[in-house]
Amino acid sequence: MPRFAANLSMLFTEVDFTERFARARAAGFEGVEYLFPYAYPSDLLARLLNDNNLTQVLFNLPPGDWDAGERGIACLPDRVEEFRAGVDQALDYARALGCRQLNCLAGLRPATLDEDTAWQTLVANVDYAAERLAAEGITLCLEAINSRVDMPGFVLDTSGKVMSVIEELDGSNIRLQYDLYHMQIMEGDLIRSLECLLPWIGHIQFADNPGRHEPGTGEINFSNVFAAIDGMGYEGWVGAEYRPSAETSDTLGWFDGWS
Ligand SMILES: O=C(O)C(=O)[C@@H](O)CO
Ligand SMILES: [Mg+2]
Repeated sequence: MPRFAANLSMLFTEVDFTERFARARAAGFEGVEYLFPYAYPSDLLARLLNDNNLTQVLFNLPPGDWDAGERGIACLPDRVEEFRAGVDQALDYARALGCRQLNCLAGLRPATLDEDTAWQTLVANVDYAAERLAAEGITLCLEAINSRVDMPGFVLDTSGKVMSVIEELDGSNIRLQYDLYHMQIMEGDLIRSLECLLPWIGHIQFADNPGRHEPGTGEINFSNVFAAIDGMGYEGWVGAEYRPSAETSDTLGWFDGWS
């Protein structure tokens, strides 16, 4: 049965961030993920996980200046030092939170940066991060994010591009983060793709499309997709990363039967 995690950057935003852990547990989740832990002391987050008997499933490496629109710095040649410092910071949090997977955001390619340099920088940074994480038994995820609607210019916008990085590096702890929402926009054919890519998938996330709301608000047949994920023996977590169209507790109908 898929193990579902609540994404606390998107779910339960009716309450303060630190209160969302208890809400997630009360709703039946056993794991949580969120964008970034860095605004909070790691001991506070560790206590919230422990008090609510929750697993920290995933968070992202530092992304650069998120509020200014940056979406990762891994492809930027003039930010390599900052990227490496971010790996240190993320590892400190991962140790404190017992988190076994970190996601590396590739970043947006500026018009002034040529594709080849962006790609070589990305591959070198991923190689560095994967090696650092491997020493601690942690997996590095690379998420493919749609460049049609949400992140124009995002360097890794297809599962094929993520697979190219994985193949180029041959890193045993590098995995694809397969977000059903982004992949529905860019590629479709979700169940067949999941089956083909399964050995390389480290983490799955979902939202319906269009709108990025809860299952049932768009075009994806989630009963079938979740049943397929269950049937193919996927052993990782599945993160509910959607914008609730109503009070979060009123959007959890999809969870019935899986919790
Ligand atoms: O936007 C998404 O999709 C995400 O998963 C963010 O957490 C960025 O990785
Ligand atoms: Mg995602």
